[in-house]
Amino acid sequence: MSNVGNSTNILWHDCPIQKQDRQQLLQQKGCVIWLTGLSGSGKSTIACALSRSLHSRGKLSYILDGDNIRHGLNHDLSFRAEDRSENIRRIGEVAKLFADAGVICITSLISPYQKDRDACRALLPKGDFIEVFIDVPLQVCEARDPKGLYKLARAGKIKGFTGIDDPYEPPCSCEFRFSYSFQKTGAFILQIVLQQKGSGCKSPSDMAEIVISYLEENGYLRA
Ligand SMILES: Nc1ncnc2c1ncn2[C@@H]1O[C@H](COP(=O)(O)OS(=O)(=O)O)[C@@H](OP(=O)(O)O)[C@H]1O
Ligand SMILES: Nc1ncnc2c1ncn2[C@@H]1O[C@H](COP(=O)(O)OP(=O)(O)O)[C@@H](O)[C@H]1O
Repeated sequence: MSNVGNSTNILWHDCPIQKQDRQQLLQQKGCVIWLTGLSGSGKSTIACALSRSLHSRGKLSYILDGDNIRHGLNHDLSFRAEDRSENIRRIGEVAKLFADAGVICITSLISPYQKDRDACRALLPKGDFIEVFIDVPLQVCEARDPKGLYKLARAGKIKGFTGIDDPYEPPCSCEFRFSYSFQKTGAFILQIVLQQKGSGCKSPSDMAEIVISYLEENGYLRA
């Protein structure tokens, strides 16, 4: 018997069917692909491209999208710092369960704080947390503004908007960083900065394929 958090006298119950059995069934390894970046950076778009491409290869994935989870499990949370941390903590725990189920779990959250992302990484076995930083400058995200939220934030109608009057801490070390660079012409071009390899890429599906190659090379797409 042990005490965990506010729960007392609880005992872990094991099942003879384990993660390895589920992975065998699915012919893949459970892991978490953690997408982080500003609102409008392209997290949801890349998450969908990833999921679509994995699906076409017969691999099971599931997306935990910040906006969507805030419609249900996390509907009680605001955008105050403590609530953002709790949002990340809960989604990190859910992602861990998906990975334990053998699923490739893709999270799409701003997740602005380094310590919260690190805490989620620490929940998983080494290598199973793949952090992907969608490093798109604020000006680009703001110009896209697909939901009109930056406009509202600039007008003071939304307080504490990430990048405007709330912080975003870029990852210190992540598996992938997809970044924009500023050309002499003034146009933004998408550049990829990888720990593994460097190459130019332009579209969300290009970025998805690079992450999928990493999964393949690291044995996540077989049991
Ligand atoms: N104050 C504030 N700051 C940032 N974002 C805001 C805010 N209010 C609402 N939204 C919308 O909520 C989406 C971000 O939710 P997340 O759960 O990913 O945020 S966080 O990780 O807890 O910081 C985010 O969605 P994305 O654009 O998909 O990132 C916004 O649409
Ligand atoms: N690589 C890209 N190049 C150009 N536009 C993009 C790219 N990725 C996403 N977008 C566009 O940017 C907007 C924000 O993308 P979205 O995936 O919703 O971002 P986030 O989930 O980070 O808020 C959308 O209109 C989307 O079509």
